[in-house]
Amino acid sequence: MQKAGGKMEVIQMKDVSFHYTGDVPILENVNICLNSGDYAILTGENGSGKSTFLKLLLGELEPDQGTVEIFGKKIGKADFKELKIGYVPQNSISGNKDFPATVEEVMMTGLYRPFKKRLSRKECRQKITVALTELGMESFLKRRIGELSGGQQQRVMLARVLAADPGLLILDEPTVGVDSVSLEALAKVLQKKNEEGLTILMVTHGNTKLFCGVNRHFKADEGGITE
Ligand SMILES: Nc1ncnc2c1ncn2[C@@H]1O[C@H](COP(=O)(O)OP(=O)(O)OP(=O)(O)O)[C@@H](O)[C@H]1O
Repeated sequence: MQKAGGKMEVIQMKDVSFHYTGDVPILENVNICLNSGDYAILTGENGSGKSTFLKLLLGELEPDQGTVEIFGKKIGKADFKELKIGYVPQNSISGNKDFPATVEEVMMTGLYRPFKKRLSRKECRQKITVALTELGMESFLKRRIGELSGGQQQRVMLARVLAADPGLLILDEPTVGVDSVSLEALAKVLQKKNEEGLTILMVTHGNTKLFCGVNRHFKADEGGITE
């Protein structure tokens, strides 16, 4: 939905409640609206419901009550690429040193469907090079992803979704296993992308002061998510 000032609602969560088993609600009556161009972070203690919130957002869990919409649409997993949602899960590769793919191959999988028109190999290579260079990972193109450090893998996984030019970027704990130099590089890339118009939602335990340009800060606590 278009708002005043050319802003659009990107994420709309209305009166969402959720519990796993038993009577204890994890989230109760959560109301959140993120607009285009927002750069939001979500912080909170372990077990406060941050991952559950993301799973509800991404359609992996169904709320007990309430509605979740992204770009005005209730989403299922299949809609991710159509809606240009870039999602970087937590530690998606780590623990599997033998994962049988190079950085280049992992990057290619990110470009598989997001564009209606199929990209040529040359266009794919260009997008991959630009995204890896932005994250300082261009020299790792031919390396096996499983042989990279946790922080390097995180940077590749971020480059992978950025190469597909998303309209919404969702990151789950991108700071885990990332050293302070890489963290600064990561923070700079996110700020630049946000300034170029990308809407970002990031769950983080990291030093939030590093992330310049953040305009929304949500906190998960005792069943609620407050701003
Ligand atoms: N599949 C599940 N079944 C039952 N309870 C669960 C399940 N997943 C999470 N929980 C519980 O829900 C609560 C919220 O968990 P969640 O993973 O959303 O927290 P979090 O804020 O992401 O934590 P962390 O910072 O440790 O990643 C916790 O009490 C957890 O034990």
